[in-house]
Amino acid sequence: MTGKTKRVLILGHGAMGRAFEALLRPRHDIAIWDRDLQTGVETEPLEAAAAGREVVLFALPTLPHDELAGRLATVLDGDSFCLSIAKGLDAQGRTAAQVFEWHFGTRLGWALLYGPMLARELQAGRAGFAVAASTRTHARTPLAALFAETPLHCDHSDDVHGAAWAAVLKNVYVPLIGAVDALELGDNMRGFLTTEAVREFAGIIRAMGGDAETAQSFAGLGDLVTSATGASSHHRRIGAYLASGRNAELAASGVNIRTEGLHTLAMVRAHRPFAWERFGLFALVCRFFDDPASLQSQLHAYLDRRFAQHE
Ligand SMILES: NC(=O)c1ccc[n+]([C@@H]2O[C@H](COP(=O)([O-])OP(=O)(O)OC[C@H]3O[C@@H](n4cnc5c(N)ncnc54)[C@H](O)[C@@H]3O)[C@@H](O)[C@H]2O)c1
Repeated sequence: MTGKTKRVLILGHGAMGRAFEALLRPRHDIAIWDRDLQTGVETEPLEAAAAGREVVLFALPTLPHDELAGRLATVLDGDSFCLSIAKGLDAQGRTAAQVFEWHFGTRLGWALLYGPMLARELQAGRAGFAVAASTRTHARTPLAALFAETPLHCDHSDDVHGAAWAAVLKNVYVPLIGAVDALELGDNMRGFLTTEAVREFAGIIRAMGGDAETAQSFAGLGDLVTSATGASSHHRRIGAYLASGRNAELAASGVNIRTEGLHTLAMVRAHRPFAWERFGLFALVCRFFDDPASLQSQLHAYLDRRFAQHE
């Protein structure tokens, strides 16, 4: 992948697909591929759409990554580069990084892009910030070239698994912050839980073979604070509605309760990529979704356990 203008294929034309189209179209040759989710009909066969494309950007959920990466692995050549911004887990409990590693290994270039980069802000030309994580250090040049002269600012990292798990975990903890804010438990409590969440990110990332420091990066702390404090955050609103028993409002809001955060909890419980019971706040969020009314008593129990260690 050389030269300034890249031939880019964007997979998915939802919020992020459109945002990246707006971001990249001024400098690059952009094509779009998507699928009608009702009929399964593709805009054109993926294999044909990918022909001659230097960059393939996965701007869709993690669930279809396995199928799409498997198809692309047979048609892309070694100079091509796949990039994902998907934050959930797939049906086998894998991150986008694990799916790419499985299908592309060292044969194709691949990277993950995570951090405060809300679609509507990118679409409006406002700044975004991300960790571009790739196992190949020589991937940094083409990644930097892709986003040069755009308002998306990237740090580079080789911690693909740390960045992917940080991004996945963010959507687990944000509903909790939304919930404690809805219950008006205070700014102090929000600050405490945010700190605790980042501490757990580090432990889980380490358990998954990543670098604990990635918890503090744009993919971890940066994205967590952005979603936990952003008024429009989908995951924050779900937590708020559930904690305050506004189930009818939740149903009427159009907010999809089957979000990536909830799906992640289900996949982690089903596939046990790490011993989730060892992470007290993660276990608390699981119980909160099982029984939202129990949140306050669970928080008391968490604080008792947490600070008993120091007394
Ligand atoms: N919206 C944001 O601000 C934002 C920011 C950063 C990362 N992300 C992540 O980006 C990913 C996509 O989010 P979005 O907001 O663009 O979602 P979206 O719902 O707006 O769009 C999803 C797109 O994926 C396509 N798609 C879904 N399932 C598919 C399948 N099985 N096969 C083929 N295509 C499929 C849909 O047709 C649609 O074009 C998510 O993992 C999300 O966490 C979103």
